[in-house]
Amino acid sequence: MSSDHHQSQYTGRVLWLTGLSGAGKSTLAGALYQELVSAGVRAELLDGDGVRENLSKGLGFSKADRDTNVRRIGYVAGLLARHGVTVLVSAISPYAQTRREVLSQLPSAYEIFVDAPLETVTERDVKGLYLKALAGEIAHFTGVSDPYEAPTAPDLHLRTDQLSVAECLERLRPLAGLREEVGV
Ligand SMILES: Nc1ncnc2c1ncn2[C@@H]1O[C@H](COP(=O)(O)OS(=O)(=O)O)[C@@H](OP(=O)(O)O)[C@H]1O
Ligand SMILES: Nc1ncnc2c1ncn2[C@@H]1O[C@H](COP(=O)(O)OP(=O)(O)O)[C@@H](O)[C@H]1O
Repeated sequence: MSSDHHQSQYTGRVLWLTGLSGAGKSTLAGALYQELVSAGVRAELLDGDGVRENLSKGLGFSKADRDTNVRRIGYVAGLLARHGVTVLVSAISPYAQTRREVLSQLPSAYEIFVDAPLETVTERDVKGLYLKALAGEIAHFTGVSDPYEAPTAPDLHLRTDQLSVAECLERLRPLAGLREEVGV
């Protein structure tokens, strides 16, 4: 969101990865987190699954619950960023208006669209959930029976069906404040 690349040394960046289940958010955020830690950068990873087990335990997948989840993540990301931590968020965060609202309140946030077509994520079916969702066994499953509002002007658009993990990381590094050759 922010175009300010010369931010205060005290304010951490927030890289917000949004996209369908199985698009590659956790894979990319996890790998980038490792690179940041190796480079000595103070970083935190707010991953959909971990957040839902702890910060958002008990929330479901209605629009209201997803929005609450996304707002909570944004709140924690803001607290961390205020203390100079680079924050990687990995959450479907399907609603454009809520993403906009949350990201606009963060001092230096980047919206990253982790994008693969439904066909690809269904083939990957990392957790076996698409099979169940397509069989009608999971109600309100994002992309199948629940909306995903794709970013219209993301700071970075990664087609994970066309790019390798390594190619995606190359594009992510500058946004995370890492030199492009780190980790290559
Ligand atoms: N109905 C429904 N729709 C989408 N996803 C579902 C659903 N039920 C469970 N799951 C699992 O929950 C993970 C998504 O949680 P998030 O917190 O990222 O979602 S959201 O941002 O609040 O919309 C998501 O994990 P990821 O695959 O990591 O995205 C799924 O494993
Ligand atoms: N360019 C890529 N970026 C990220 N993941 C990729 C890419 N290409 C293939 N994959 C694979 O896609 C899957 C993505 O799963 P995951 O990271 O759990 O998605 P999400 O967190 O969005 O639900 C992994 O099995 C990963 O190895």
